[in-house]
Amino acid sequence: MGEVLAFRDVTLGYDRHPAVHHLSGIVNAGELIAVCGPNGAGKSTLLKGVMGLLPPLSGSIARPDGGRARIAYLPQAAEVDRSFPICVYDLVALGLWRRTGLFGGVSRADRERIAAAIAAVGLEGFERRAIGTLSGGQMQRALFARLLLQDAEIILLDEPFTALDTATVSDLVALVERWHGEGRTVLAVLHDLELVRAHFPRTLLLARSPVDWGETRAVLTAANLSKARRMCEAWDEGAHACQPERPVSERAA
Ligand SMILES: Nc1ncnc2c1ncn2[C@@H]1O[C@H](COP(=O)(O)OP(=O)(O)OP(=O)(O)O)[C@@H](O)[C@H]1O
Repeated sequence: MGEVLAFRDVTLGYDRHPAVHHLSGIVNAGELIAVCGPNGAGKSTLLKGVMGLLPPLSGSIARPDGGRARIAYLPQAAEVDRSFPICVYDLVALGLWRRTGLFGGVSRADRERIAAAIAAVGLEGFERRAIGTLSGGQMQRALFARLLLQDAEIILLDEPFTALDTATVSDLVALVERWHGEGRTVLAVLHDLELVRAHFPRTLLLARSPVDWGETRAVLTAANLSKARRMCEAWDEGAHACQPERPVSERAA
């Protein structure tokens, strides 16, 4: 299994202000990685950088395959526009657009794939429901069905289990484990550390800069978690890219 992502001293941010600072590391094909850290640690920013939605301020995010790998991205629920007038079936079918094209026809085999994806997330009977009428958990199931059809090599999930009940979390975690078993690479932003310890072999702990990255049980230690909290609390929001970070307490008056 080779590298699918290489972070080389990458800094990502907004208006020259870094949100993720000096991250280096390799993601190998088939890894299942949790991205953890306090609020504002830069986790969503990192996924946007991997997706190519946010160009690095410095450094690079390389895909050794030259960027040909298919990447799927599930943003945070709050970023998904549910007022869009589309039903569950059509939302899930969008997962096929790379193959069919936006206006391409859907074959009988495609219809079977769509039905299988809807069944796999337990949404049979909801096909014609407008997505605006779904509960949060049903909507997340529909989005996972779309991911199933995307057939991506790298899957990025931003807080995929937030505000979901235990049964929904356990069904969706099973899908993530299925992707892992199929050799896909999954990076998921997660706050539930017990869930991470139970299901994610590797973890990147971020606090604007990386705190630690490796085997989950070695990364999610009390010492690392308190270091991450301290680093986020001390972060200077006004810092500019590639300036050394300074704790707020040391800033000149
Ligand atoms: N579009 C934006 N424009 C300017 N600043 C932004 C933007 N998006 C995020 N930020 C800032 O970047 C920093 C990192 O935010 P990010 O959303 O990546 O953190 P996070 O770790 O995902 O947080 P959370 O756990 O709260 O979702 C924060 O200070 C945030 O205010």
